Amino acid sequence: MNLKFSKMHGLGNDFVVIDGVRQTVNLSSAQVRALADRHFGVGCDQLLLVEPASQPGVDFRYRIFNADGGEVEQCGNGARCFVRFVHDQGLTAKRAIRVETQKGIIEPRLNDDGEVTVDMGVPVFEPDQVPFVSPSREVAQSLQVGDEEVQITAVSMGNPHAVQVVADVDRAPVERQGPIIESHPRFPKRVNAGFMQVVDRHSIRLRVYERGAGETLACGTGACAAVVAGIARGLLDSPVRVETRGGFLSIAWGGEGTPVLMTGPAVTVFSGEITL
Ligand SMILES: N[C@H](CCC[C@H](N)C(=O)O)C(=O)O
Repeated sequence: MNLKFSKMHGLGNDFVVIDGVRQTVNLSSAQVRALADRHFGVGCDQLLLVEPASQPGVDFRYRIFNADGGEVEQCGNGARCFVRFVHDQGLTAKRAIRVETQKGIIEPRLNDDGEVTVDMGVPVFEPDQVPFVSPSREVAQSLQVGDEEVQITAVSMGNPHAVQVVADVDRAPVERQGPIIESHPRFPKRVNAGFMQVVDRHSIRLRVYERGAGETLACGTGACAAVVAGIARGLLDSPVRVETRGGFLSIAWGGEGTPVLMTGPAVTVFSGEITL
């Protein structure tokens, strides 16, 4: 199978983006892993597949696969690249589109300044919906991580996140705690582990050990999850500037029951063709 693709990134969180509208694409988990491999394949944190919409009132379907081959519910940095891809590839003339994901509909929009704003939907704290095994609905809960006990906020942006507050992200135990939290038994679908440093009420620094990909230079849904966790814990006020290792995102949230708006860049690095 010959596959045309674009290599893109959102703040260094990088993607192989494939047009599944004008080419027939059926990838196994093993083929996704091979494409994502940074030595034997193209290399990426996630693979994004563009498909025709499967329901009225929506422009496209958006499927997301982590580098480990697993299909997941949502990808924020990918959503910004998605709308730039379908626009630049001539798959739509719209600058604002409605996109169906595994867990709901998101609305990315190309702004005149070249950045992209995405309505990422309404965050969910209900433990059963994250999913997170928890007897309590407290916004901050204890989690045993190896021989350490940490306070986390569990929240879904369509995909699951466990966010903790640290004094200094540069010294956060991302490599040590990340893999343990990612596969913690209290997260039945595994989880993305966020480490957030509160700089002031309108800015944070963030690192994320991503489910199925390891630490990435930026995580869009992770930035959304960290901001809503910080606001819910009374530490932040909207809007919040999020500094990631790959650059800056702006996140706005009006509070419970309202959607999260994320704004940031989306870059095409090159296009290519691969034979699988
Ligand atoms: N690793 C995530 C998917 C990619 C999310 C991230 N790259 C983003 O920008 O939101 C998960 O398993 O839920």
